[in-house]
Formats: sequence, structure tokens, C-alpha cells
Amino acid sequence: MQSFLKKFINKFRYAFAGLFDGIRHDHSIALQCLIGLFVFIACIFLHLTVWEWLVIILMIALVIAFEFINSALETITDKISPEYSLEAKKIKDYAAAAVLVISIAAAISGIIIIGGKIYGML
Ligand SMILES: Nc1ncnc2c1ncn2[C@@H]1O[C@H](COP(=O)(O)OP(=O)(O)OP(=O)(O)O)[C@@H](O)[C@H]1O
Repeated sequence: MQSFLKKFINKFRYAFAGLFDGIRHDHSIALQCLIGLFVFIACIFLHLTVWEWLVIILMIALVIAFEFINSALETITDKISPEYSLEAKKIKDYAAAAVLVISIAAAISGIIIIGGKIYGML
């Protein structure tokens, strides 16, 4: 029981270590976190509904999570294929495309929700 609890706590410890390491050492992750924080703070003043908050929080989390996965794939690609290769290019470009797709969805959601709120205030 104790070792189960220890393993469980360690999982969180490693995950948080990864979170802080990514924010400190990966500029793309740091930038996405900063944008997410800025959007979150801006939304506090816009009196969002529960559903609007859910979409905003989900989108911020998805973009940051995709950025972490992208960085993990870049790291493993650089390790196994430091030389130029078409496969390495494909892995990195596909991972970047995944971030792009979710970022476009987040931007559109943000424009609809935040833009709509600001428009309503004018
Ligand atoms: N080993 C490689 N072989 C072939 N193409 C590569 C290789 N490494 C990088 N590339 C190409 O360069 C692009 C940028 O790769 P890079 O590793 O610099 O990612 P990045 O998006 O600049 O990462 P970050 O800014 O998060 O550090 C890739 O999307 C890919 O097209």
C-alpha cells in the first residue's frame, strides 16, 4: 500500500518536474504558457459563462499539452537522428502540424468567445 502511494506521488513529482523543466528550457512551451496565462487573466474580466470557461481552459490546456508532446518528439528525433533525414523531417513537421491545428482551433475559439464579449461591451 505504501509503495503504491509512493509510486503514485512519484508520478506527480516527475510530471511536475517535466512541467517546470519545459517552461524553463523550451522557449516554445514558455511562450504558449505565457499566452495561456495572459488569455486566462483577460477572461477573468470578461464574465464568461461556465461553458465559455470550459472551452477556454480546454483550449489553453490542449495547446500547451501539444507543445510538450511536440518538444518530446523533437528531443527523441534529435537523439535517434541527429543527421538530416527525411524521416526526421517528417516526424518534426507532423508534430509541428499537430500544434498548428490545435492552435488554429484555439485562436478561432478565442476570437468567437473573447471577441464576442468585447463586441457586446461596445
Ligand atoms: N534531423 C533533421 N532532419 C531533417 N529535417 C530536420 C531535422 N531537424 C530539423 N529539421 C527540420 O527543421 C524544422 C525545425 O526543426 P527544429 O528542431 O529546429 O524545430 P523547431 O520547431 O525550431 O523547434 P523549437 O523552436 O521548439 O526548438 C523541422 O520541422 C524540420 O522540417
